[in-house]
Amino acid sequence: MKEICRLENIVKKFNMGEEVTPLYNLNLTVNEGDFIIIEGPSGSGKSTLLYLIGTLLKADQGKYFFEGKNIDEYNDSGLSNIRARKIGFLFQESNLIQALTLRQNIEFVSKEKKIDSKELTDLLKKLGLDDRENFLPFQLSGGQRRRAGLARSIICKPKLILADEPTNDLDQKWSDVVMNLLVEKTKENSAVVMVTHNKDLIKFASKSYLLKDGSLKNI
Ligand SMILES: Nc1ncnc2c1ncn2[C@@H]1O[C@H](COP(=O)(O)OP(=O)(O)OP(=O)(O)O)[C@@H](O)[C@H]1O
Repeated sequence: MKEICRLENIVKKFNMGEEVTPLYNLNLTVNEGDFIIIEGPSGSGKSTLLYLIGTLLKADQGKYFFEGKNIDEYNDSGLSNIRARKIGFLFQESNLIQALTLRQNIEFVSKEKKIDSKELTDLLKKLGLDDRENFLPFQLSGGQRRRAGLARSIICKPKLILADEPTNDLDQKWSDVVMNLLVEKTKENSAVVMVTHNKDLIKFASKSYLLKDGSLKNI
């Protein structure tokens, strides 16, 4: 399977008075078709790792290759381009624009790529949002906002989907719908890297790791 991205011996430190090193000599390769789930306790560095893979943070040491090219070779606009065209972000805060309806939020984010209106309608139906598409974000429940965030992150068919606890706020039924939708994406040559502290979700993964002492251990 074709490689999408690769992290080699990544070290990431923060220094806010006291130094913390959430990632230390971390290695990870993500290939097309992978569904990678990374589990770890609170504060172990899971979100930091996703930010790094999403090129929103830079490592202090180590190398990061995206589609074979070292990301140090990209300037800021090159990195924004990768984020906009290749990566779907499904983070804790859905950050929907309050003045736009649910559907407009999704269309707005995808404005650079023409999205198929019927495909969006079908996706909203799958996610149980078809009767909410004209609602403003504040008129949606937490779980509906999270599902809207998912629709927005996958509608443009990103190569890589980064998901931070995508099933939070969801009951069992919607949690299964969301996980199965992510599995479906991996069958279309995309990959998913998801972080969670919910061990029950590991069954959906093709590869799973525990983030411990800064690096990934096979589960
Ligand atoms: N911008 C930052 N500045 C300083 N320290 C940070 C920053 N971001 C994260 N940290 C620290 O890095 C460590 C890892 O945080 P991170 O959010 O990656 O953990 P996590 O595993 O995602 O936790 P949770 O499951 O609670 O969301 C924590 O000790 C945190 O305080």
